[in-house]
Amino acid sequence: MINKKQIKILTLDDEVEYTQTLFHILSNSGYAVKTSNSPIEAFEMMKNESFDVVITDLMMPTIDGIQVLKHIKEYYPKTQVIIITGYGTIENAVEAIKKGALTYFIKGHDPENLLQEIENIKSMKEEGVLKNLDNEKQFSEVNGFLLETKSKVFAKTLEIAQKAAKSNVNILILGESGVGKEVFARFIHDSSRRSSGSFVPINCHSFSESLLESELFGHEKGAFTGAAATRIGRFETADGGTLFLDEIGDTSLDTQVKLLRVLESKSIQKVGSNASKKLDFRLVSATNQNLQEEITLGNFREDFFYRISSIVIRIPPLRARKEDLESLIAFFMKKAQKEQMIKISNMEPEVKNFLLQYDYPGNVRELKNIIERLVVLSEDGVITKDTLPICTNYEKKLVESRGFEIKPLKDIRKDFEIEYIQKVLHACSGNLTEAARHLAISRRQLFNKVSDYGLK
Ligand SMILES: Nc1ncnc2c1ncn2[C@@H]1O[C@H](COP(=O)(O)OP(=O)(O)OP(=O)(O)O)[C@@H](O)[C@H]1O
Repeated sequence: MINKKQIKILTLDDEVEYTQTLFHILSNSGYAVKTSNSPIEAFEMMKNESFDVVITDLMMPTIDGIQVLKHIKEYYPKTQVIIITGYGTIENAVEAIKKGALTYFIKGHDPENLLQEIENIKSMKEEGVLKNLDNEKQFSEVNGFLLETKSKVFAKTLEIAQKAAKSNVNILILGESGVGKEVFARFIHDSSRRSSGSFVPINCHSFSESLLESELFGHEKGAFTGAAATRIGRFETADGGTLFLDEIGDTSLDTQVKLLRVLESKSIQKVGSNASKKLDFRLVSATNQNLQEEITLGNFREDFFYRISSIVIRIPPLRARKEDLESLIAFFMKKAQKEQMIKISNMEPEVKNFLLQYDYPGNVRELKNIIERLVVLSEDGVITKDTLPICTNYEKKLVESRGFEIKPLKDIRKDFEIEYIQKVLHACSGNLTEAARHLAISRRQLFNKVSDYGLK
């Protein structure tokens, strides 16, 4: 049974009072309601939050209700639209229904009718009548991330993560930068018994040693200059949930000792306090460093390493799961279009080839960034190959990732010829006659090539 609070409604009208009236009617009936007085603002809100219903006025100055409806049907097909109209514009409202609005409501009529429509949407959702629309979503997203895979190695990694999530042990996630270590940490939290608690991420690299400790442990008022008030640390915020320490390889040996003590005693003392507090959190850490090597170099404590790594999850780089590129490209394309409010109708084949061939040293993050830029640079809904160099330095990257440059055969022949003639000339101490004899061409022909190619 869905409760009314789970039905999220956005009301949009350029008349502030009318949105307020609707806000009171709907929120007093128990629904979760937000309001907006401009379509642009409403579009921004929809990017960050999904709504079950948008109730929009038909007549608005710059962007009218029909345009709002079109936008919603294109980018948020799951959202139902109810059109608000005055008597004079009922015909337009009927037109809106033909274009996909669920129904219309006439201003000034008994709000009970509107509430009944929303109640209908709630029941449709309960009965799964709207499920087909839900299924229009192409991807099985987990909290906005794409975790479906065709890659055996990635599927295995996900399986380990899921199993590890069910346990209560500390987990260490390894992998190159941008592979999705934080995405995995969140996935583990969401799949665990702790999912109703907080997921608290902290990047150890972003803080100096003393700031990191104060950030993690919190401090008492007056514990040090500037500590004007008592502050709760991240350990405490993560109580009952998951603490994610990113770039754990960047913590100092001193901090490692303090963290180890917390993990062993399962309690903390705020900076400036003698009282200790028992805590219950799971630690997920991540790094792109080779911690074994850091242990050998004396930069990482072995006892700490064993404490944080009861289970180690290694996320493969993107180049090791190229079978997922197609769906990741489509996923980020869809996301970028929604975020940039740009509709892409075509992508030139060269762009697609590049996206499928490139090796992505920056992993998923790099793929996501490239696609965002391609969408922004598109012209009239088309992503052309001209935009690739601007956004990726693409020829160079392609050559680097492939290990060689693809050129027309005649250019390759020429490159080879230049290199070879140079070698032969060198071997013959620059004597043209002798070199020509070895190359089985006339002295005249060799002379022409030397001057054409600018050889000495
Ligand atoms: N499976 C995925 N689905 C959608 N987006 C993803 C996925 N994996 C990674 N990303 C995106 O790629 C970017 C990098 O991911 P994340 O920060 O988790 O990587 P990381 O390995 O922790 O990187 P770093 O080592 O730099 O901290 C983020 O913007 C994230 O949203």
